Amino acid sequence: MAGGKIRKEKTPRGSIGSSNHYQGGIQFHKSKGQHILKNPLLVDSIVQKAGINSTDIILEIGPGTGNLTKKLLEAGKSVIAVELDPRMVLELQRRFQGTPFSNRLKASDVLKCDLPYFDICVANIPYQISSPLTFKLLNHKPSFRCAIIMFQREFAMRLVAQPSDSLYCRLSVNTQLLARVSHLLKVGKNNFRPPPKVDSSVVRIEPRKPPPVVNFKEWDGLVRICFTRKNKTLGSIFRQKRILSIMEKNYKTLQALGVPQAADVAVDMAVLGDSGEMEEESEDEDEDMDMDMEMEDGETKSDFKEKVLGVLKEGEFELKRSSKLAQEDFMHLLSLFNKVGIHFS
Ligand SMILES: C[S@@+](CC[C@H](N)C(=O)[O-])C[C@H]1O[C@@H](n2cnc3c(N)ncnc32)[C@H](O)[C@@H]1O
Repeated sequence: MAGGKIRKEKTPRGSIGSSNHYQGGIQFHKSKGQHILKNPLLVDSIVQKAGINSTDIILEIGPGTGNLTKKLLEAGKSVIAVELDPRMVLELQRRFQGTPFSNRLKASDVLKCDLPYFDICVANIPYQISSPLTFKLLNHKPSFRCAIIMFQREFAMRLVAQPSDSLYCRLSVNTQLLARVSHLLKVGKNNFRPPPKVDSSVVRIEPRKPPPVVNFKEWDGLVRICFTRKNKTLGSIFRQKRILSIMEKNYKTLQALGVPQAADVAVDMAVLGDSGEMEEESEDEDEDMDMDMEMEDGETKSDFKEKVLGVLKEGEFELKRSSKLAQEDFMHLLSLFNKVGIHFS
C-alpha cells in the first residue's frame, strides 16, 4: 500500500490550542465533523498527490476555514466549494474577498444539493457522511477524473480491502465495482484542530470508464444478501427462510409483471435489515448460532428453494464464503441467478 505517514505537528507557541477549539473566533462543532487541517505540510502533500492540472475545475466539500481551499486555488483553474455551516461560509467570504472563488461558494448540505461539473474532487470531509457522499460522487454524471478524500482510517481500509482481508465487506465490493480505489496517505489525529478520536487516511477514487454494465441496485441487492454473514457459506445464507421468502416474493412479482429484467421494478430488498448504509455485518457468534437453528427449523422445501440451490450448485458457490469472493465471482453469481429469472432489486 502506498503512502508515508504525516506525523504530529507541534502547536505553534502562542496560537490557540486544540482544547478550546476556536479559530478566528469560530467554535468548531464536532457534530458537523469540524476538524480543521492545521498542518501546512500535510495540506501541501494532499494537493501534490491529487495530481491537479492547471486547467482543472476542482470540487471541494466542506472547505471549513479554507486552509485546503487556498492551496487548491493555486493549483487548479477554479474551485467550487460546498459548505454546510453559514459561519464557515462567512469566514471564507472574508478570507477570499474579491477573488472569483467567493462567487463559487455554495452554502448547502452536499448530500442535498445538485453537484456541478468538476474534473477532480479534493476534500477533508465530515466522516459521518463518508458512505452516502462516496456513492453520490460515484453516481455523478458526467463522471469526474478522480476524488482525493480524507476518510476515517477504518472506512478507508474497508474501501480498499481485497478478498480475504479482514475488513473486506459490502462497501469494498460496491465501491470497487464502480471505481479503482487506492490508499495514498496515513494521517495522524494531531494534524487536525480539534483532533478527532480516530486516525485518518487519504484515498484516491477513480471512477471506472466506461462504467460497469450492471444494474447497481440489483448488484447491491445480491451483495447485501451475501454479506449478511460474510464468513458463512453462501449455501447456508441462501437456505435461510427469511432470505428465500423475500427473494421468492420478488421473483413472483417479476413473473407476474412479465418483466425479464429487474431494472424498472422496485421491490424493497431493504426488508433484509439494512438502511442502505455501508455498515458491517454482525460477527456475533451467538447470533450466528441462532441463525443456524432458525435455518434448520425454518427451511422451506419449495421449488423456489431448489431453484436457488441449483444456481449455487451450478456455479460451485454452495461452500464458498463472501469474505473470499472477488468482483468476478459476484458478477458470475448474479448472471446465474438472472439466467433463471431471479433478480435482486
Ligand atoms: C473536517 S472539516 C474540514 C474543513 C477544511 N476543509 C479543512 O480541511 O481544514 C469538514 C467541513 O465540512 C463541513 N460540513 C459538514 N457537513 C457538511 C455537509 N453535509 N455538506 C457540506 N459541508 C459539510 C463542516 O462544516 C466543516 O467545515
